[in-house]
Amino acid sequence: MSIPDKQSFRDAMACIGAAVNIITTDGPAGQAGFTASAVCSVTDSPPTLLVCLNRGASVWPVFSENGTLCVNTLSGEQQSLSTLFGGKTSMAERFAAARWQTGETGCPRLEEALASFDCRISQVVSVGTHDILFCDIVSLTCHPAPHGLVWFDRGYHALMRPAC
Ligand SMILES: NC(=O)C1=CN([C@@H]2O[C@H](COP(=O)(O)OP(=O)(O)OC[C@H]3O[C@@H](n4cnc5c(N)ncnc54)[C@H](O)[C@@H]3O)[C@@H](O)[C@H]2O)C=CC1
Ligand SMILES: Cc1cc2nc3c(=O)[nH]c(=O)nc-3n(C[C@H](O)[C@H](O)[C@H](O)COP(=O)(O)O)c2cc1C
Repeated sequence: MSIPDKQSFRDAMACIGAAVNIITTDGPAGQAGFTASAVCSVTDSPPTLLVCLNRGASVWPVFSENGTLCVNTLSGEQQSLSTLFGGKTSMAERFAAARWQTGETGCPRLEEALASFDCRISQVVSVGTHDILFCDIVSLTCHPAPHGLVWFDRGYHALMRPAC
């Protein structure tokens, strides 16, 4: 049996809806941020997330040296940030488009994100083109925005919170 090709894999992955996150960092190597859907909860004891980052991305050396990051999960109202942080724009332009606070680790925390997880990178595992960044959560915040945001079938979809 042959291994599925890259395009078939991507086509299958496009069928899986995922939250959209802006991953930020700041520190000795400077400030950077990128859009990521490859974010997953690992364990709640200790609270840990993973983020998959392509080693070919322009931001990779910055995250690698800083060793800290903040996962900011976008609300439906923040969709335009995803395109901006998805590449081909300067860091100054990306960060100028929103309001930020500084987390405990020094990473930018996006105001009014659905959730923000301020983290220290505890372990890095390289698989193929990507680094899996295991992240210890130092602090978190949540915001009751009315809509969530999902990347599904190569497009954005806003999700309404159920009425309480
Ligand atoms: N994990 C990643 O690195 C992801 C990268 N992207 C990038 O964003 C752009 C737009 O993506 P789509 O419109 O969804 O179309 P697409 O056809 O490039 O990707 C479809 C799906 O395949 C997966 N995927 C794409 N590139 C991947 C990669 N290099 N490694 C592992 N999984 C990957 C993702 O789940 C993505 O939603 C592309 O350049 C894509 O490479 C998007 C989602 C995840
Ligand atoms: C919806 C969406 C999800 C993405 N998810 C990831 C991801 O999980 N991991 C990743 O390395 N890149 C992901 N990317 C691509 C990065 O955002 C992009 O490569 C990054 O901004 C760096 O671009 P640059 O090298 O032009 O600066 C995603 C892009 C989009 C639009």
